Amino acid sequence: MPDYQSLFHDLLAANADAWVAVLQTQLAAAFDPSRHGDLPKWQAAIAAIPQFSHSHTRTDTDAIEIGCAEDLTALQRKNLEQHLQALHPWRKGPYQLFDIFIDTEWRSDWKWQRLQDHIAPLTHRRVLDVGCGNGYHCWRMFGAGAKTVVGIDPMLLNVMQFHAIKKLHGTAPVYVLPLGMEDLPANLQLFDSVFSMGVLYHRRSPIDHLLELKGCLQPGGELILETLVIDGGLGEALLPPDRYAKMRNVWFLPSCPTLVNWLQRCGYTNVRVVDVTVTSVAEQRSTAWMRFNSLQDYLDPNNPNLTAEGLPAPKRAIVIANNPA
Ligand SMILES: Nc1ncnc2c1ncn2[C@@H]1O[C@H](C[S@+](CC[C@H]([NH3+])C(=O)[O-])CC(=O)[O-])[C@@H](O)[C@H]1O
Repeated sequence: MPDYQSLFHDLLAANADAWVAVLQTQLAAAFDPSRHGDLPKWQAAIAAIPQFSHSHTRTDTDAIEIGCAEDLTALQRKNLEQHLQALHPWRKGPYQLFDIFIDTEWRSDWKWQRLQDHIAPLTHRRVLDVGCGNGYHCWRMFGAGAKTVVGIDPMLLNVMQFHAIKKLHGTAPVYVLPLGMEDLPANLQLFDSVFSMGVLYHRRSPIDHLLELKGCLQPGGELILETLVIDGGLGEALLPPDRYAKMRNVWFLPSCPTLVNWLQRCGYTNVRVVDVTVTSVAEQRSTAWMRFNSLQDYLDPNNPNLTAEGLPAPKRAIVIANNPA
């Protein structure tokens, strides 16, 4: 199990003792080898990655950078690439690790570019990233000055990818926990900024998700929410009859006015939509590091404005709001 001691210290210093007690049990259960058949394989791949000394790290660049080509011998590079490929599929990134470029399924840097000028400066903030994937945006939050970043994601492979990157990076107050939103204690009131990106539509009860996020925020804290939306007016939302873009677990896609209303009804203030962008096949695509199907295969081959099921193709909004002070 990865070492979370410095996170526990931070949480204890913030008087989150009750959470630390629960977390220790949750982590032991999540990293139990019987929980996932591939866990021993992933653990072996990470254990085989040496802690190379490196020339530099940068987490404020489009690709998270660790080291440069000259830091590794040809054999070290070849072995590292093999260990990282053992953690396939890589969905969120990109990462530039020495001269290995992990060209991930998503250009997650594009999402960051869309939001970075709209959020409260992260300097000295304690930040939560709900549904953080392998932690790409957590590193960007750290690069933007956050004092502590906690990501949570229930998919263990994502957490293992994060730990591979962290092993290469070295100590940093950036943590990814194998938890879902529903595993966090209610009303933590611990974080200055909370991000929920690409998660709302996976939740059966979107209002409960918005309330749970609010409970994680300190008074006056900021929510950054990114989710799939549809065109339409106040009150409109799409509940797909079955799959959406071949995904099974998609529930509500609101229009922007509906989403703003949901947030206001949950008690958020200063709710504003800062970006609406159609997801392109340049932003989400198959690569050498994600060899399965991707967005192009989920759209109507004759009409890219529709999903394979004939529903509106993915369009995403970023909304920022505050927990009242
Ligand atoms: N209940 C849950 N609680 C927490 N996380 C969850 C839950 N259910 C699913 N997830 C996780 O939420 C993430 C959604 S991806 C967004 C990644 C990143 N945020 C991004 O914005 O690029 C979707 C997308 O690609 O848009 C996945 O990693 C799930 O495991």
